[in-house]
Amino acid sequence: MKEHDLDHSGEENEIGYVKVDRYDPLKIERIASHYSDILSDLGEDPQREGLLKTPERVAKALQFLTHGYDLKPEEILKSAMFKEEYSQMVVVKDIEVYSMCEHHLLPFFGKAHIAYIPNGHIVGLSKIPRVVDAFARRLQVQERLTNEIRDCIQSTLAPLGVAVVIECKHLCMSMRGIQKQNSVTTTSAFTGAFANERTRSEFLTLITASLD
Ligand SMILES: Nc1nc2c(ncn2[C@@H]2O[C@H](COP(=O)(O)OP(=O)(O)OP(=O)(O)O)[C@@H](O)[C@H]2O)c(=O)[nH]1
Ligand SMILES: [Zn+2]
Repeated sequence: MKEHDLDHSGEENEIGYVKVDRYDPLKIERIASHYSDILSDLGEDPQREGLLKTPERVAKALQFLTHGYDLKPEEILKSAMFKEEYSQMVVVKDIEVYSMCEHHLLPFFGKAHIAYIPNGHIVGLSKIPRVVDAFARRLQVQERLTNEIRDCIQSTLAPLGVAVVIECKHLCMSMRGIQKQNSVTTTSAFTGAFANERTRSEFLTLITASLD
């Protein structure tokens, strides 16, 4: 994330797809004050040296971890769509995902693999991970995250098909609760041409293939 994407000005940034209003000092102060109470409720002393700035740090961290609410994923894609007669599958794989489980406010993280088959337009490659981030940096469940990415690419780029596979570890399942350290959750969502078994299978082969 570049500095200008999260400035404090409240203005849209230079490419116009980020409307920032979350690094608002009043909000930081309010969230921080809640965290000061939470620290006390946890039996800690919010006045001890190591914790003095913790409520504010947590407030800022949370705002960063949810800054996707300020992003407009459709605009991100629209900002770099190009006419091109390329009609093979385009796959961007191993995109890091960091999101927050909406049930426990704990992280889930892993990788997203995305493909589309152009229908007259391609999109700037970096915009695909940007769309992933725009939806991931919110309170999420993995299934909704998967569908939102699929729907955004399908409705904005209008390709012949979109495929999204996401594989994540959920800290709410490893650090607490059922405490399964190695379980990975895989979700997928497809449109159009990916209903075809051969197309889907080409995608799955490409995302498991290694360049090494
Ligand atoms: N489907 C889905 N479930 C999720 C996701 N993230 C967390 N969960 C689950 O949300 C569920 C919430 O269930 P509850 O029984 O209300 O919460 P809980 O008592 O904390 O459940 P445990 O985690 O089983 O201790 C849990 O089963 C979590 O594993 C997600 O992305 N998708
Ligand atoms: Zn959870």
